[in-house]
Amino acid sequence: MLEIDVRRRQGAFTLEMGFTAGSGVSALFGRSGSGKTSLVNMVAGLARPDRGRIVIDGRVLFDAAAGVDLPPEARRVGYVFQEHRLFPHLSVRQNLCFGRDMLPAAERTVSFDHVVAVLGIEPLLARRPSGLSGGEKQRVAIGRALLAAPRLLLMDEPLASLDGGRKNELLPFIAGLSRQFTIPILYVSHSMDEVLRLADTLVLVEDGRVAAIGPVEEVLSSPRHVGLTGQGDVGAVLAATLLDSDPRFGISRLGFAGGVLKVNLIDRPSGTPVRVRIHAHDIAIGRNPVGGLSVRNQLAATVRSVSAFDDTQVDVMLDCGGATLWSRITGEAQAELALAPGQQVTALIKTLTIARGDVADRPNRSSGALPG
Ligand SMILES: Nc1ncnc2c1ncn2[C@@H]1O[C@H](COP(=O)(O)OP(=O)(O)OP(=O)(O)O)[C@@H](O)[C@H]1O
Repeated sequence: MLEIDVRRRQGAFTLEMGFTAGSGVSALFGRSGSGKTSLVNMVAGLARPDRGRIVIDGRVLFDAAAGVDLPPEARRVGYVFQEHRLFPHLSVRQNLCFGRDMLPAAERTVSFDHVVAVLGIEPLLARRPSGLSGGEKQRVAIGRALLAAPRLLLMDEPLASLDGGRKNELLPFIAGLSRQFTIPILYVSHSMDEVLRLADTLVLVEDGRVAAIGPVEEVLSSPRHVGLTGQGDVGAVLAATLLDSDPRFGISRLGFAGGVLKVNLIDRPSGTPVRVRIHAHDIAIGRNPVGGLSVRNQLAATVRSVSAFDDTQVDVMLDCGGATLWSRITGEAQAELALAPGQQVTALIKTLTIARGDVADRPNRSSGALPG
């Protein structure tokens, strides 16, 4: 477990953050300049907090009051940067072994063959970094960090320099790392798509502070965080499981707390845990179920709250079997429906509005982060 409680002033910017991150992937998400890289640099030992403590699994890396400040190489923290930072004059094999060779033999606990197999880099071992693709270089950089047997892996936008195809190639590798090597990961990202696909816990960073922390579904479904996530509209993120698919109609059925949701076909096996994002402007509300309609999803729900988004639009929070949904309707619709908390309604969602990019594999781990 990573315990952070730090303060640092750099120029006009003050960072003050306290939180605890457990197993799995904790995503640090926030606007440019909000302090994400500064924080991971402090954990890595590359920047010094003015005060506070950083502790991993009970081992104190930094404690200003006690005068503890371990150098980076003694922290047992792996760091994967945006750029791979491989040594150009060394082969892939030599690069992989670089950090590992510095460890006492007893601490070389991560198997070379296992890392090479998981990352699929066996065919690259004899080559030099200059001949590798961007995605291959990043896989080698991740392998090098893992082989140094870190207690925590820091990843600062490791996919930022890659194009869409390479990102998709690497995401599944990263998604599996935390589980396969039982290492907690602190992952800095600008991309909500990455957060949905990788993170167990979301740490929203705003102006040097932790604005929210919790399971991804919870944090993203809260209207208070919409501006911070930069999504532009309210939306819910549901935890669901793929029930089955019907290729004839291009439809998959997802089971979630509120029932069954039909979405665009997902090319995954039945039983796959997924996350699905549903935008508020894609949900209509009926007072009653409606017959003779092309809309495939009609979900029984209870109105929890009704709040003005602006002068003309209204956000309605719905409870659907314990899952939260958001619907944005016009002020005119609200004037007619007069929705109020406690009211039973039907949420209508077109299957086609839930695009492939809105459904991501759900990391199948328990969330391990607690507010600090
Ligand atoms: N060495 C420094 N001296 C003074 N100010 C700094 C220094 N390093 C960073 N800053 C400032 O601290 C703030 C946080 O920077 P940081 O790089 O941590 O943000 P970030 O969230 O990682 O941004 P991005 O997503 O763009 O990488 C910014 O305002 C930045 O200008």
